[in-house]
Amino acid sequence: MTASKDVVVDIQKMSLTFQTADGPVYALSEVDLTISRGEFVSFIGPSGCGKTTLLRVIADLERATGGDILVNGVPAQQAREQRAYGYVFQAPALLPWRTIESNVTLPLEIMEISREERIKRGHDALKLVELNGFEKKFPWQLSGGMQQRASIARALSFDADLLLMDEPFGALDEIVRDHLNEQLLKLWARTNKTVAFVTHSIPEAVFLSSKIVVMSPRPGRIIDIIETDFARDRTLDVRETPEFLEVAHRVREGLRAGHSYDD
Ligand SMILES: Nc1ncnc2c1ncn2[C@@H]1O[C@H](COP(=O)(O)OP(=O)(O)OP(=O)(O)O)[C@@H](O)[C@H]1O
Repeated sequence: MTASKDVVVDIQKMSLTFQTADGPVYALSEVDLTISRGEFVSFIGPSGCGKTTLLRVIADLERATGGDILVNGVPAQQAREQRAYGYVFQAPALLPWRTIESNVTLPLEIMEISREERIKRGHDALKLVELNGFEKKFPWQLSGGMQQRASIARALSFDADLLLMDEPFGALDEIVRDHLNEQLLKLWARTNKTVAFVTHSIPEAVFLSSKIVVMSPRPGRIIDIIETDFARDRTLDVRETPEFLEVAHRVREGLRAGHSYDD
């Protein structure tokens, strides 16, 4: 494998089979993928095609049963130990007894960073998601969208270059989701982070991504990789353009080709 400094994630011939009481589950098969520095990569595909599993393998929360994976040029385990990524889950997973500020700075506390530095970094992270002023609130005092922004701030607090996001806006209504998509895009353009993002939504994938990875189930595999070329400072209006509709069409075709209606 080549360890270029511009390649953040390098996956070659990666497979993962879960052994279960009902027999093996072939979650991922022969996945080849590279993610370069500064890319925004979305993973889209039907339920069960292995999107979450793929993200978890990158995060070293799950071990591949075959193939190779490097993150920042080192094995995924080493990258995890070096805190190479921030991870955002489907649900905000904030601790209800902690204020927003102390939820966001929890990873820094675990890293034994001084209180003064924690407050500064927490403040910076909350500013990035436009939640400054809400430091002393508790999670229940915030809307679902704001809670998810706080969980993004937590993932940003220790300034990892790589952000892994597992369907972070799936549970939110469409208007809030649109707004957060725009905010996330601005944040990406401003910070130049590398993002790997799982979604079920075609418009969300096309709007956010510089690269869209279309997956199909049984076993989970990549069936198309689409590079897009929209301006970094695009707004939601881009969704009305022929270029956008063309990419969305290609994603839809890929999903249709890989989908079995017998399941
Ligand atoms: N720990 C596990 N043990 C056994 N099977 C698992 C485990 N985790 C996931 N699977 C199976 O692996 C396959 C891929 O699951 P995964 O959650 O990655 O899919 P997904 O594309 O993220 O689905 P969704 O969109 O519904 O979240 C599924 O068939 C799932 O049931």
